[in-house]
Amino acid sequence: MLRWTTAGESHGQALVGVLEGLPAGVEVTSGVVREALARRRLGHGRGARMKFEQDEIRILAGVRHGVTMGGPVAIEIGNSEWPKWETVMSADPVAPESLLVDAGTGDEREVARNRSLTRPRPGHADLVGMQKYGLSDARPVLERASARETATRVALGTVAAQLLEQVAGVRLVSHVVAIGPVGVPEDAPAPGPDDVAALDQDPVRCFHPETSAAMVAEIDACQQDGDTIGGVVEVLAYGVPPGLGSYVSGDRRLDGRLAAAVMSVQAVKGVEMGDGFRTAGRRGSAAHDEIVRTDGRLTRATNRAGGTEGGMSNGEPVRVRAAMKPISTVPRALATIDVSTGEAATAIHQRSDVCAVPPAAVVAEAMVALVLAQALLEKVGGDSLEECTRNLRGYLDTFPEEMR
Ligand SMILES: Cc1cc2nc3c(=O)[nH]c(=O)nc-3n(C[C@H](O)[C@H](O)[C@H](O)COP(=O)(O)O)c2cc1C
Ligand SMILES: C=C(O[C@@H]1CC(C(=O)O)=C[C@@H](OP(=O)(O)O)[C@H]1O)C(=O)O
Repeated sequence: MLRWTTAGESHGQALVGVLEGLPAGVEVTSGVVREALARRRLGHGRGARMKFEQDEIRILAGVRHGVTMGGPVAIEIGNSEWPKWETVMSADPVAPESLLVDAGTGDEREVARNRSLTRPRPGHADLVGMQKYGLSDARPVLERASARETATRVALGTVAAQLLEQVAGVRLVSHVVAIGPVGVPEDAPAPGPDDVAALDQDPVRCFHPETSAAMVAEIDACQQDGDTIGGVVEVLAYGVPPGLGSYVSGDRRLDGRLAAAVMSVQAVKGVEMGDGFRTAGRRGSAAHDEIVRTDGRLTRATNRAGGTEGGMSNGEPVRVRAAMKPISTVPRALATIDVSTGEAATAIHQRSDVCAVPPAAVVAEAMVALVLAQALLEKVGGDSLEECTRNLRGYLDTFPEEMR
């Protein structure tokens, strides 16, 4: 089974991701991973950190001369800002005086970094994290709850996407369909796999130029008001073969697995497959995708279901949407309690993103890639890429002529 895990703190020395269960023979280079990470850093509305920090990537294990060897793949993303955090985030004990709020460096930012964080932000993990882990300082909570961790998800998702494309010709694309109240029109065309470069050029990863301009204006207005904003992203996977996932048990359903993976992205509060919630308002005759034969091939007249039926991929593009809430570090700080005194206070605010919806699209795409790769390997898995490709061909060849 394809499995993945990540480790690392937002301001720690490095993040690490491990992907286990890949066959040998998948082509992967650090260049491809670097490109995907650069895509995650894009987007109008991101905070100062994205401008000065770099993702320093190294493939540590599992790949030789650009090809997987069958063992776990480990990827490290170094923190270019580590020298500033070396004391605050040191793994080994440090001299107590080096952690004094003003350690004598005369640097204001140094003071802020060292201070205990006791004014938890509503909407972030701070308060419950302190309660749960028995902490009087929110630093350890926010370090791991932070979406900095999503860089590792994107790195691992890129490897999964390489497998999907090389075994089955699957190609993924992600875009933004709403920022706050500004949404693309219902009938706007969806981007295809060849539109990724155009999406990378757009300031909010939107495929509809007029809407994109309105989204940028909405983010600017929000920033001027000292506020933050969320939105909706969509991931499309083209070329997914039918039959990934299964209806036989709830935990094998592809739609459920996709939803859980995408919902696990920080700040995602809703996930829908295909037309999702809109389908609930339609009659059956206008809700389903009629089965037709076009150019001699069995296909669907529409794709309202978003590429799954009965918890299995049905051969149509997989389409998943995710709703992201507004960033909880609101500059116009929200009411909280200072847990060191019990007194009313305003929540921590140093710097943050105003809008992180465009990078969230890229992260959601990575999660979809990981789940689809896992389901593909369940169906046609083998120890080499060639074996997987052969298994996929063998499976598709079993379809009787009438069902192709
Ligand atoms: C790409 C991305 C960037 C984010 N940037 C910030 C940020 O700058 N400030 C912030 O407070 N939350 C940010 N978040 C959201 C928090 O990580 C998230 O709200 C927090 O971990 C609590 O989890 P929950 O919202 O799922 O309950 C970001 C999320 C994503 C996906
Ligand atoms: C670092 C990233 O996102 C961070 C996610 C994040 C949060 O609370 O989730 C808070 C911000 O970090 P900081 O509080 O240090 O400014 C974002 O910059 C990243 O995406 O690479």
